[in-house]
Amino acid sequence: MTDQADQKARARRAAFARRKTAKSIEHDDAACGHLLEVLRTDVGKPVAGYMPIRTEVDPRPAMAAMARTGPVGVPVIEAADTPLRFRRWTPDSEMIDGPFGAKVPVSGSWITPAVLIVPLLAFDRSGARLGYGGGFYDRTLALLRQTAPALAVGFAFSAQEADALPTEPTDERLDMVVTEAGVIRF
Ligand SMILES: Nc1nc2c(c(=O)[nH]1)N(C=O)[C@@H](CNc1ccc(C(=O)N[C@@H](CCC(=O)O)C(=O)O)cc1)CN2
Ligand SMILES: Nc1ncnc2c1ncn2[C@@H]1O[C@H](COP(=O)(O)OP(=O)(O)OP(=O)(O)O)[C@@H](O)[C@H]1O
Repeated sequence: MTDQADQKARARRAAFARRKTAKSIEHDDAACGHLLEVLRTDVGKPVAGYMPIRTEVDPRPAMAAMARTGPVGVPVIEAADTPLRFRRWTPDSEMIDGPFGAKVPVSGSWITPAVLIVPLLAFDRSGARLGYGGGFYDRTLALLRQTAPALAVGFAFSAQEADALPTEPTDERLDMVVTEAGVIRF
């Protein structure tokens, strides 16, 4: 393993533990409230949410609210080492288990998001993000940003903030992070 990868693995382990401690319904609710304040600016634009796994903060209440006024999608993995695609989602969508345990819609059209609610393990004050290590969001944001601006909104508990994270040239930066404590813009 390279030093960089080793540092990332270490930072991941620490972040998993902090996220588990921070997980609560109260924090989920407060974070969704702040998320909706941020998304109000982009009402009607296609938004990518996600189906929470493990101890991730749950964005579904905010996604359900957004789905009343515009298209909302969730990530679908088509293959390793490829960008994610986003399939249209509403609270009534029929879902099946996708790879890594996240639910995906059984059917539906594909959307190209202008705003992405991005799950993460850790973030820092420069907008760097650490995920599970698949590189999916990096590849996806890089592709989307080739043709149009894509607003990356990290969604997390405040305890997931880390000191300067190790980064690689392929890491795509977050534009902001929303937590139960409020909004951090970079
Ligand atoms: N809710 C949610 N959906 C998502 C993502 C996500 O981070 N959260 N993704 C974001 O990319 C994609 C799924 N990618 C994933 C990639 C790897 C693992 C994972 O758990 N990998 C290892 C653990 C890695 C580690 O411990 O360091 C495993 O299988 O145990 C999970 C999701 C698309 N959907
Ligand atoms: N745009 C890209 N093109 C090619 N490879 C990439 C790209 N972005 C990331 N990768 C590769 O993916 C690997 C994993 O990236 P990284 O550790 O940043 O994942 P992550 O952001 O934690 O995961 P995820 O986005 O799936 O939650 C990197 O080592 C990198 O080589």
